[in-house]
Amino acid sequence: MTTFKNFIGGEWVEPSTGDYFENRNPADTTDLVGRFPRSGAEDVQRAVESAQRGFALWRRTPAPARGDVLRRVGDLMVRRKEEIADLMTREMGKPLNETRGDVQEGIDTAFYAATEGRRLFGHTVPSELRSKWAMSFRRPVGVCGIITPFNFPMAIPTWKMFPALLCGNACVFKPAEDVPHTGHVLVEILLEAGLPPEVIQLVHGFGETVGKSIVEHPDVPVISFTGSTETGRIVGETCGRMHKRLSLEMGGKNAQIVLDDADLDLALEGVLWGAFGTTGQRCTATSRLILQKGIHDRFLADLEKRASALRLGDGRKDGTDVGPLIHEASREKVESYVEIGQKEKADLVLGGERPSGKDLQNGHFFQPTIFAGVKAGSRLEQEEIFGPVLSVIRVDSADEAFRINNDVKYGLSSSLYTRDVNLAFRALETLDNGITYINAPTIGAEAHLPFGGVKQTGNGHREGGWEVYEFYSETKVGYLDYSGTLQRAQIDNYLGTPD
Ligand SMILES: NC(=O)C1=CN([C@@H]2O[C@H](COP(=O)(O)OP(=O)(O)OC[C@H]3O[C@@H](n4cnc5c(N)ncnc54)[C@H](OP(=O)(O)O)[C@@H]3O)[C@@H](O)[C@H]2O)C=CC1
Ligand SMILES: O=C(O)CCC(=O)C(=O)O
Repeated sequence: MTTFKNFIGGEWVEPSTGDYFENRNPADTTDLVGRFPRSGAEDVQRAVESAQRGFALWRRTPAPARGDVLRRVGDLMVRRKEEIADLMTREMGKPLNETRGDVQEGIDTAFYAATEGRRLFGHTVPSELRSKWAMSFRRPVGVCGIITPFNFPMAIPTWKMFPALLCGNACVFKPAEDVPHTGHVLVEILLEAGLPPEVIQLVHGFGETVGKSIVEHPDVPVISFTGSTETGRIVGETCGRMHKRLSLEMGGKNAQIVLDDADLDLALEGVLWGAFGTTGQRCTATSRLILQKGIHDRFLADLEKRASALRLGDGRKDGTDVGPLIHEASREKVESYVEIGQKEKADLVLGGERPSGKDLQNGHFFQPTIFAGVKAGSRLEQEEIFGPVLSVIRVDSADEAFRINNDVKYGLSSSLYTRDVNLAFRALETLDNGITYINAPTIGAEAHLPFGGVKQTGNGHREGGWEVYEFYSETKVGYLDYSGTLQRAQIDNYLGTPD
């Protein structure tokens, strides 16, 4: 069993508190992954001071050279992909094919960031005046606080840190306490790739202490947070009061809509993956399935059959389809929603219990669960559960489906299965989500397009794509006048006097 350290001030150090927490495998809690620092405010203070020094150096490193570091990061991740996937599954639970995908997302983000080092575009535009240049360009902002959730231990930190670093910022990184090992390896890789040590700080610990201290630190002008809407609201209040730049990526209640004309086999594959992949612990997970009346009964019967065949187990073992939930509190939350569903008189057609298998007793497993006859507006239909629970809603028409899709407080992802191209385009316009998939599940974002949602899913910023580079940089405008005169007259009269 290994005891891990923080990375602060350019070296691996013990926490000032002298305290550690245990990280255990959610598929088998007798398996101790390691002990990680339970850091305090003093560690954050040292990390921010060091990051400021790192920032002073890094901001002066040319952007293409910063991009080269990130390209090497991508190369190293390719080399260590299997190892990282394995350790991620051990600490987080999702099966190896999914953790490989998580690492791949980090690799894609690294290579995409590397190319941005040679773009990071500003604009050069014609000036209103003669002999004058007018342009905009991008500058870094400062020390960025990076606070991430447990469900994508590699992808989400890379979505945040790689663009932040490419833009010339320094980062103070606090991974979720449930997945500190993946965070540790990511920092190892950044250092091995040649990132100057003080540009990255890793402070392990709990949200209420380490996360809060980062958010409240006056010398951290940028916070990027992904997590629950409840925690995001707290973070947002502080950042608003302190006038910080903040990116929030929060909850979802995503729907897959299947219309009567859909390719049903395709839609079935989509919902199985969208609802039960990552044990439903994706912000983009399909937690509502909206079925049009003509195909409702047939589709539900097929879904029940397929979902009941999914194999729960240790994600590191061959043949496992669905891993455990991240911890006991998540399992209890899922159970509480099963109770809520029953009280709301929804029809429990599958699951709803802890599995009985002998080899599943040491993990936080829960059966894939399906409720049918769920009413629009009920708690089951409205609230984020973050577990393997799917609510099925029957509708008469596409318009009713669209209305129900939109009638929740979240707006991350949606999916429509239809063969009607006109309806597909109408859905793209009508559905109130940051991302809409046509004939594909609610999951599967790509690194070079903006990722994020509307309403209470976020605050208008996006991860990924070009948009994230705007978040991590300031636009500055430069004017250069070589006329040698103060061109006042031309301000009053654009035509000015002829040369
Ligand atoms: N829209 C999006 O892109 C995504 C959204 N999510 C959302 O994340 C949630 C699940 O992730 P989960 O990890 O449980 O989310 P949490 O909100 O519990 O935690 C997210 C991070 O915030 C930290 N934190 C907790 N309290 C505070 C605080 N007071 N101040 C600062 N930081 C704090 C946590 O620390 P600690 O280590 O103690 O947990 C963790 O690192 C779901 O709601 C899901 O929808 C997930 C992925 C993507
Ligand atoms: O499924 C995706 O597209 C990405 C999902 C994700 O990042 C998340 O759920 O946290």
